[in-house]
Amino acid sequence: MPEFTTPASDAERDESPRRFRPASVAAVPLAAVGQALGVAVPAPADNVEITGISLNSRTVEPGDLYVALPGASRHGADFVTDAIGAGAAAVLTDDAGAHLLALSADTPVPVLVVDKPRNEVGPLSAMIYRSQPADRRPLQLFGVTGTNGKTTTTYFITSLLRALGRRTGLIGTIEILAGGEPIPSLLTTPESPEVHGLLALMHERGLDAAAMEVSSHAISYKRVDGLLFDVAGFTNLTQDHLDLHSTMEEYFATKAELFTPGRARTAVVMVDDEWGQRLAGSTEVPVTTLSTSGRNPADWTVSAASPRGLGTDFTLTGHGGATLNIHTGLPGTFNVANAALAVVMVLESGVDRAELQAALDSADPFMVAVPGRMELIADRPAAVVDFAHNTDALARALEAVRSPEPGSRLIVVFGATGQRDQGKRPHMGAIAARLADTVIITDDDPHDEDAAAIRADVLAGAREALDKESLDTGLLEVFPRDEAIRHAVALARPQDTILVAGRGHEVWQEVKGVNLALDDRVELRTALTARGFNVLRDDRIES
Ligand SMILES: CC(=O)N[C@H]1[C@@H](OP(=O)(O)OP(=O)(O)OC[C@H]2O[C@@H](n3ccc(=O)[nH]c3=O)[C@H](O)[C@@H]2O)O[C@H](CO)[C@@H](O)[C@@H]1O[C@H](C)C(=O)N[C@@H](C)C(=O)N[C@H](CCC(=O)O)C(=O)O
Ligand SMILES: Nc1ncnc2c1ncn2[C@@H]1O[C@H](COP(=O)(O)OP(=O)(O)OP(=O)(O)O)[C@@H](O)[C@H]1O
Repeated sequence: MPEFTTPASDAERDESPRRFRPASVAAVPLAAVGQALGVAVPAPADNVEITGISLNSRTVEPGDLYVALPGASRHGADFVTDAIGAGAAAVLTDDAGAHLLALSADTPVPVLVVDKPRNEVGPLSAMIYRSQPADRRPLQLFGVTGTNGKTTTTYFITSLLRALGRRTGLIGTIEILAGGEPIPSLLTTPESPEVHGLLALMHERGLDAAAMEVSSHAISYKRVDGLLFDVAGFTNLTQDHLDLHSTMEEYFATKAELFTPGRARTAVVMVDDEWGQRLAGSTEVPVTTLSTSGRNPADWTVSAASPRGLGTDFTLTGHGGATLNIHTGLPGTFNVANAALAVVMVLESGVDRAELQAALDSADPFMVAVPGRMELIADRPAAVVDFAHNTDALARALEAVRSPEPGSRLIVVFGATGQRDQGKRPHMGAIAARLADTVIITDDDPHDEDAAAIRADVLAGAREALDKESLDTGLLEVFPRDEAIRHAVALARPQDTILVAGRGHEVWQEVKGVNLALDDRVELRTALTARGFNVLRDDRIES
């Protein structure tokens, strides 16, 4: 199995926009593009041949349609000259873009103008890369959305489908697996030209399934338009991303968009929370429900959960008393939910239950290690790196790692991200103070915000949750992050547990526009080894 690679220096981060597409693309006449957009393309421009689509001038290749979108800082029309220099055959933009182009010298390629070009990018990408269901058959598409659990569930789906002998790709926060070398991700859900290009590429390479994370940003920014998910899954909804969606209602409405006819053929919805129940009750897509708590009626229910190793054995009972016996190797009851969701999504895709049980028994597919998700670095002291970066995830991660050993203390190291949902910071502080014995507050990704001010927000929540006496013993503010991790290791006794939360698999910390190489797993390993503690080896899914 490949080992993790860690960047050697701060300068190595490659954030260049990516381009993915199949090796062979049949040209689409610009007239057909115009027809799809409802825009007339006068001769002779209607003969221009389009062989690709790009939102960024830096990824344009000859024959592309360059889509010049309005952005947060610039308008894509500012980059039309670059795009044409790189070979763009035509430009699609909005009125503002057309106005900007009219101010410059003549644009030597056809320019099509629509009100909202972002709304057109998905369907156009599907048309240009021929990634529509009929064209990509037999490749089945699985999409997972929800606040927490998307990455883990997509890894579980991938691992289960592979255990069933299916050639399966993956698109998500950590990496893209498209039948070649793993590609580190820049976004959880890439822009639609990349998504459609990837699906066509996977199809060309003979893959027959793909599991994909769908972020709420992606739905808002129309990145999943033009896709039809064979099975769409919903994990849960808790507070996060309220910088993008101003209320939970809005956040929910965005997620619910995925579960509409034309976007999903079937839905599998976890109904453990009220949002899942609402979704299941309102979607017009054929829906299968799933519950881990047994409190809410559901088509499939988890029962008989009992610990085995670090993970859990459990039974899934459904239609007419049908059962499946499942083992997940990752700790935490939430990973029972993720594994159950993966199983039901695969069942709903048409796999026979007996065949699925055989794959679960022989390959133990949920023993897969998901990078930075409940990743065990050492077992004595227990040292875990986890991506929990919102209140609910942090609470569940802390509960999952708490050791029953008498006298064992739980030490948590975490911070909050800058420029994201500021309201969650004090809640995260309070949860840590309530559930851990020693709370070390440090930096996450401050981005452009003042890191000390972010720590102060978290600290304020933690202080409020604690009584005055415990303040001196259990609550520390330590920065930078690598020092905070070393500090946790220095405090740990063999019977203790350290949870380093918030950044999981990430290997870069972004501070005021500068990328610093920082991998929690490496820092933790190094500090534990320096103290003479044993560390465990890395494991990860193969590409
Ligand atoms: C907030 C947000 O989502 N912004 C997206 C948006 O960027 P923007 O509006 O700032 O673009 P801009 O920099 O002003 O540029 C305007 C236009 O000019 C183009 N351009 C720009 C420069 C150039 O040299 N050439 C060029 O053509 C750009 O491609 C863009 O279309 O449009 C860009 C391209 O279309 C996206 O890449 C970009 O995502 C950025 C990178 C991003 O970080 N998004 C995050 C917040 C995100 O989507 N995260 C979710 C997960 C969230 C979570 O769960 O935590 C995700 O799915 O990853
Ligand atoms: N089903 C779940 N319910 C609640 N918390 C979960 C669940 N699954 C995972 N978590 C917690 O959330 C963290 C992130 O998990 P994961 O990466 O699978 O979710 P995600 O939805 O992909 O997150 P993101 O959108 O931030 O990338 C985990 O490290 C764990 O602490």
